[in-house]
Parts: sequence; structure tokens; C-alpha cells
Amino acid sequence: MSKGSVELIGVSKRYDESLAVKEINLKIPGGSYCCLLGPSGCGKSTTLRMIAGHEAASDGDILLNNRNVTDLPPRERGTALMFQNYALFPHLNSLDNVAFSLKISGVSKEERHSRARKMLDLVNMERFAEAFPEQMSGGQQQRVALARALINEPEVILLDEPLSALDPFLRARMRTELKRIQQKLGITFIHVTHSQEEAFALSDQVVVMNHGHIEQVDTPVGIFTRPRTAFVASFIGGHNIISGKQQNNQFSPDKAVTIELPQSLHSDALQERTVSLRCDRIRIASQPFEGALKAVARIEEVEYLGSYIHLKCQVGEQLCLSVYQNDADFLSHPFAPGDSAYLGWQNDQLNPLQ
Ligand SMILES: Nc1ncnc2c1ncn2[C@@H]1O[C@H](COP(=O)(O)OP(=O)(O)OP(=O)(O)O)[C@@H](O)[C@H]1O
Repeated sequence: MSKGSVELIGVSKRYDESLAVKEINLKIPGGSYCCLLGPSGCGKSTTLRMIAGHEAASDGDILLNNRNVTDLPPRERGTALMFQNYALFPHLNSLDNVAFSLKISGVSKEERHSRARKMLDLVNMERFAEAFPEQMSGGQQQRVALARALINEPEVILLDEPLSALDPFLRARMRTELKRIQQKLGITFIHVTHSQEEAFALSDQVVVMNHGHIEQVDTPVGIFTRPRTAFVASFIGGHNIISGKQQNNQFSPDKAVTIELPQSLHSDALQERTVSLRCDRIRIASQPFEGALKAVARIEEVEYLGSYIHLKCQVGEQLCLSVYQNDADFLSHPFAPGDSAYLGWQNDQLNPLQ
């Protein structure tokens, strides 16, 4: 692995009786953008803080560039943590905020200001060198905080929900900025978020966490096209999760519905099976169509979402499928609740879940 690689080996964190992080194993390649994604309380921030050294691991080892740093203090690890609330000093201007840690290490004023200016330049904040935190917007303060985290040239930067305090417009802009800076510096970014959109837009590698363990590590495309568990499929959204009994390649999620599974999921024995099916991979029409026709449904709900429409379709008694139809198709023939509809999909769109 190149510079800035991080490896967690059997890492756990115990708080009194509860295990916040449960024996996780993870490799993050140097120079990559990695997002830890999951719901509130799943252990993302604790994992990040253990990598930074602000929280001691109860068990396991943390390796940075193949060097065991488990027992080292934060400043000896080559990492920098950027806090959610930016934590800028209110009485210092941007330049002095960014240069602060250099001042503590005894770097001369001329050199620390020159290095701080370069960092402000990198985050496009050179014009605000003399401004104090209260004179800047949330997004501007965040750029300064990022410059401050980068001043010691860390190989790994750790970001805890860095965009959560920004409005949606600024959040999207800062997301692009973070990616640009990561690519320019070529260092490792580890970013905690509960937004799948943010994780998908930024990551080389997404780590989906739930209840202190890792559910899946994959590229954004891998996570979205092949979620491994029902938790991942439901957390990232856009997927139907269908459970039922299977024998051979016949799958019955409902007494009145039988779905044919792809040959790769064939099983001779009767067994329980859960699969996911992307909402945007289901074809819907008001008339029967040739090929891949799978079910007749009744439209229960119609939700207009701009570029696509979410249709809730009841199939049999117990199976309700969500279908995303593009707006052009919908507007040329709008469905309404109570209408009948014909649904179809390719068998290989049925993705097995654990
Ligand atoms: N200092 C602490 N003392 C006791 N329990 C803690 C402490 N810090 C975290 N926890 C618990 O550990 C679990 C994981 O917390 P953590 O903050 O890592 O989750 P998270 O996924 O980052 O959540 P959020 O997105 O809400 O920040 C939670 O159940 C939390 O209550």
C-alpha cells in the first residue's frame, strides 16, 4: 500500500458494558478517499477517533503505513482530525488559526505565515487571511479549518461529518472542493457521513457500518449495484427488498406470486431467500409487453420527485414493489392510484442478500 495507508486489525471499542465498535478489520489504501457511512450511533465517529488517537482502542491494532500506531499519541501518527464544528479560535484571524500549531512548535513567524498563506491559497481562502471566524460564513470557516488541519502535512486527514452544518447548496459545493483538494494533495481522506449521496459522490471506497460492525466495503458502484445485506440495500435506498420461500429457481414472496430466480441462485432444497431489486430496473406499462413481463400490479401511490416518479405497486396480497419511472415516460401516460400496471425486469437484476 502507498503512503497514507491505514489498516485496522480486529479493532474494538468498549464503553463500560457496551461495545461501540466490534472487532473490525479494514484496509484503506494510501491516497484514497474513504467514507465511513452509516446511521447515527453505528460507531463511525468512534472508529475515526481511534484512527486519530483521540480515543484508545480496547482491542486490536491500528497500522499507518504498516507501522503500528495503536499506542501512539495523535501528534506522532501523521494524521489530522477536522472537527464537525470547525473549532476555530475566535480571537485569531484565519492566518493565525491556520498557523497556530506551527507557532506551538516554535516555527518562526515568517515561515509559519508563509506556510499558512499557501494552505489558505489551496482552500481558496487567501482573501480572508485577516478575517476572524465571526466575520465568515460556515463554509468559509470550514475551509479555514481544513487549511489548519493540512498545515502539518498529514498523510491521513480525518473528517467527522464535515459538511453537516452547511446548507444543501454549500454542501454540494464543498463536496466538490474536498475531492479537488484530496486529489491535488494525493493524501488519504477518511470522511464520516450518514449521507449515502455524499459517500457515493466522494469515495473510492465506501465502508457501510451498522451496530459497530462493517456490513460492506466496496466502491460506490459495487455498493449500489450489489448490496450484500438487507441493511445495506435499505440504508442506501432505491432498492426493493423481497423475502420468501425458494425451491429450485422458483421464489414465492407471496402466496399468489412466483418469481423466477436466475440460474446462479438455484437451490434444490426448500429455503428462505431474500433478494434486492432496484426500483429503477423495473419496467412499468399500462399494457402487457413482450419479454420479461413478471407481474400485474395495482398502483397504490404516486409520488412526483422531479426527474423521476415513485410508484408504489401492490402485487398479490403481501408484496408491494417500489418502481421509479422517468418523468418523460410518466408524463406521456400518467398512472393514478387504483390503475392496473404491468411490471417486468430481467432475472439477473435479482441480487441475493445475506
Ligand atoms: N464517550 C462515550 N461514552 C459512552 N458511550 C459512547 C461514547 N462515545 C460514543 N458512545 C456510544 O458508542 C456508540 C457509537 O457512537 P459513535 O459516536 O461512534 O456513532 P456514530 O456512528 O458516529 O454516530 P453519529 O453519527 O450520531 O455521530 C453509540 O452507541 C454511542 O452512544
